[in-house]
Amino acid sequence: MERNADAVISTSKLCKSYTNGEVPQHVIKNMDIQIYYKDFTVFMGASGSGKSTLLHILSGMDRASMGEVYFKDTNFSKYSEKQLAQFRKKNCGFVFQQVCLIGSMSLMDNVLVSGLLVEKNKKQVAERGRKLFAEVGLTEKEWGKYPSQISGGQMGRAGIVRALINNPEIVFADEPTGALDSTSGKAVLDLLTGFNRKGQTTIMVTHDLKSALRGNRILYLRDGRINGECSLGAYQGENEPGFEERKEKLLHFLEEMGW
Ligand SMILES: Nc1ncnc2c1ncn2[C@@H]1O[C@H](COP(=O)(O)OP(=O)(O)OP(=O)(O)O)[C@@H](O)[C@H]1O
Repeated sequence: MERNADAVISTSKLCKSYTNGEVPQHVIKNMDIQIYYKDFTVFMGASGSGKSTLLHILSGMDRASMGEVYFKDTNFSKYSEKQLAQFRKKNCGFVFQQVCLIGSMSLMDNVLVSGLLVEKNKKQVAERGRKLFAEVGLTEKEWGKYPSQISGGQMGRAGIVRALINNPEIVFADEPTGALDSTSGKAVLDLLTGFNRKGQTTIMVTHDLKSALRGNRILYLRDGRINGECSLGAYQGENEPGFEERKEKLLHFLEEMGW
């Protein structure tokens, strides 16, 4: 396959089917897509259109049924489970709707567990963890607490630290604000936007317009195919000039897509 040098991930004739009983369900159909370095790519689409399935395949959490998935020049679609796990640990950070921290460990220890999967030097991982906690606005007093002692918003922030601890090439976020109130959701989006501005390639699945507005490239899925694409440019903030036009453009695109 001819690879686009600007693409950090690319797929060729990607297919994913599930067999529920006798009948196979084709969830991703012959998809060729590129995800570009430093982009904030957003997948939107109706429920069941294949967004999460696609995210899982691009991040090596799930396997394609057919076709190829490349990370830079490496085709990882044929990796063994062990190789895939290694690939994920090293290159992918995950932000989920439910953060799912280990209840018997402090926030910092939760982050260390992820960090030490890749980097053996505990001092270095802890140092990076402290820096990231500071960047997401959690103090030492807060990151010393157990998950049951913190708010949902703080949990969301800790989830971002955990996603970034291994300095991943790509952050994958699946409905990251889905379990949060609007203030905490905005804080998580601000963090994702901030890290993306500093060069963090980000891919997010969302149903939410406010979240989607953070992306610079919106891909709309329908029935396992990319039905359309909208380019928005970099997000500047909702009080900045151009925000209303950005919103109008996205709404118009989504209307065309039948959202
Ligand atoms: N592990 C699985 N086994 C069988 N079918 C599955 C599995 N995972 C997903 N599906 C089916 O694949 C289709 C696409 O699911 P997927 O979760 O990717 O959609 P989605 O666009 O992310 O939906 P939503 O917005 O509701 O989360 C759905 O019909 C779903 O039921």
